[in-house]
Amino acid sequence: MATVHEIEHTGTPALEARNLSVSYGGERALRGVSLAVPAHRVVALIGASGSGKSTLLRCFNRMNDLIPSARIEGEVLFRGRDLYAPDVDPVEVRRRIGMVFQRPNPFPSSVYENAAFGPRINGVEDDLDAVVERSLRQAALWEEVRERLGESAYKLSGGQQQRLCIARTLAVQPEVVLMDEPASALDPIATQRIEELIYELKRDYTIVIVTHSLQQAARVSDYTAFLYMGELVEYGPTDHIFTNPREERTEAYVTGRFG
Ligand SMILES: Nc1ncnc2c1ncn2[C@@H]1O[C@H](COP(=O)(O)OP(=O)(O)OP(=O)(O)O)[C@@H](O)[C@H]1O
Repeated sequence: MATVHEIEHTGTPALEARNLSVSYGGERALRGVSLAVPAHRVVALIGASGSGKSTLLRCFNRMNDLIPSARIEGEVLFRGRDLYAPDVDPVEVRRRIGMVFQRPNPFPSSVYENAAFGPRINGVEDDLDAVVERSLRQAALWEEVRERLGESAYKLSGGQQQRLCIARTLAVQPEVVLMDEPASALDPIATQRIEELIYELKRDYTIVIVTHSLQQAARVSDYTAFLYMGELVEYGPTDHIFTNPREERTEAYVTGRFG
């Protein structure tokens, strides 16, 4: 299995799981996963349904804290610091490590208020218009909504709503964006826009994306992790994983022989 040493060295990883295991009510969902996410890179998590991709993603911003039956062993480091240390505030963790979900879930308010929500609760009032514009621009949505900022977010298309959710996440200036199948509810054109956006965003952010689409993983990610029944089978540069995997199980999955 690839370790942190086989991933390019760009200083302290943005995120790192060390011997991470998770169980839900005694059922193991992740077993001893170790994986480092370099800063300003896109890491894709692939694997069959139930292999633990979302569980791993949720460990990266302590979303599993919200699931009462979840138990976590091992370590998760954010820029080298233990994310689960007693003095770490999970709310601050989720600001710095944002998350975008499978289905667009804008708030029932205007486009503007969706993008302004996070900054407002963080006490930003003065430059709010500029913050909203910046995050909508970063999410490649500004040109489409600049005349519609007061309209309900629900009037946007599904793809626009998902970019609005990305803008809402970016508005609080996170360092990492976690994406759980962010395009699976979208049509091919909206999907392509999200993929282009991911490519743009890695200049400023570190991204971890769960995807069922192997083509998507191959298109957007620098590194790919293949999980199988809660274990990390193989992790490495995406082109190696897809063209020259070391493990037979990886090869079987990426060539569609099982899945
Ligand atoms: N909230 C939960 N409570 C109990 N068990 C859970 C919970 N979430 C996940 N699991 C279990 O943990 C295992 C891993 O699930 P997880 O959702 O992480 O896999 P996944 O690879 O993301 O799957 P999918 O591709 O279907 O989303 C599965 O057996 C699942 O049933």
